[in-house]
Amino acid sequence: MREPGDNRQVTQPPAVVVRDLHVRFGDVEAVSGVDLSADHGQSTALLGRNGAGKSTTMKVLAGVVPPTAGDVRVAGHDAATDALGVKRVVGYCPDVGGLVPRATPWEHLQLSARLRRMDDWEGRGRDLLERFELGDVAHRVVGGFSHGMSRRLSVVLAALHEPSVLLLDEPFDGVDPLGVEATLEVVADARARGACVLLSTHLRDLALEACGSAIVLRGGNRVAAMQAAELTGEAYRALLD
Ligand SMILES: Nc1ncnc2c1ncn2[C@@H]1O[C@H](COP(=O)(O)OP(=O)(O)OP(=O)(O)O)[C@@H](O)[C@H]1O
Repeated sequence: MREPGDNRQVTQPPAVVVRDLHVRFGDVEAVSGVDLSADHGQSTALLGRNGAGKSTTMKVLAGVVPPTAGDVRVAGHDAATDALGVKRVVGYCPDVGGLVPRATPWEHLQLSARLRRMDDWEGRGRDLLERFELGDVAHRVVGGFSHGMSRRLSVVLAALHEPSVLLLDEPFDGVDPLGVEATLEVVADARARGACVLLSTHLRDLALEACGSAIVLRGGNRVAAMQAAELTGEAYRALLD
């Protein structure tokens, strides 16, 4: 127990801990022994070539795909045995899909808020839609949205409930500069309120802008973990080959 006048800092356990994660789909080993650890108040970029295992790792962290083997804790919840607990604490923007074509952005927000039993969400919902320039189309079905508009809405939905772990899989893909700016703001806000952010992207420059640290995957393995600033173009290129 801490005594009055005891000024030692309380160190929080990492928000996300992954040890020796393996994920197999039939004959395909999508992830083969990934380790990672990410703290509250920090953002980490997940980089790697197509098929490196980024989205699969994100899906496990979101409680959407179970680990085949390994230990995965998300805000203390075990992804193998408590996928529902994991889903409650994360906000997840998947790489593709996740939207209902016949529903409007506002209906997506309503559904998300109802599933999470949120009361006082409408002001934040409206603000997020405005920040992502989706206010004017809040009541238009998303089936007619462009790819970038759908990506922006997916980020809004991931961020609505101010999750303690924010998982953004390719949030910049096909998004215009204003959408990129809004996404960077969401990442900065999440970090500032002590959330842990994991963001997968192919765009090294944006990874550097959004994240303090970076993890590079190749062939389902982690090949590097470093401060984002150390990930020069040359270093990144060398890690991809
Ligand atoms: N549902 C699935 N069934 C079979 N194989 C899968 C499935 N999901 C992923 N894979 C395979 O697992 C490997 C890793 O895929 P993953 O989507 O995690 O890579 P990624 O790094 O996100 O790639 P990208 O940058 O192209 O999105 C690939 O070989 C992929 O074909």
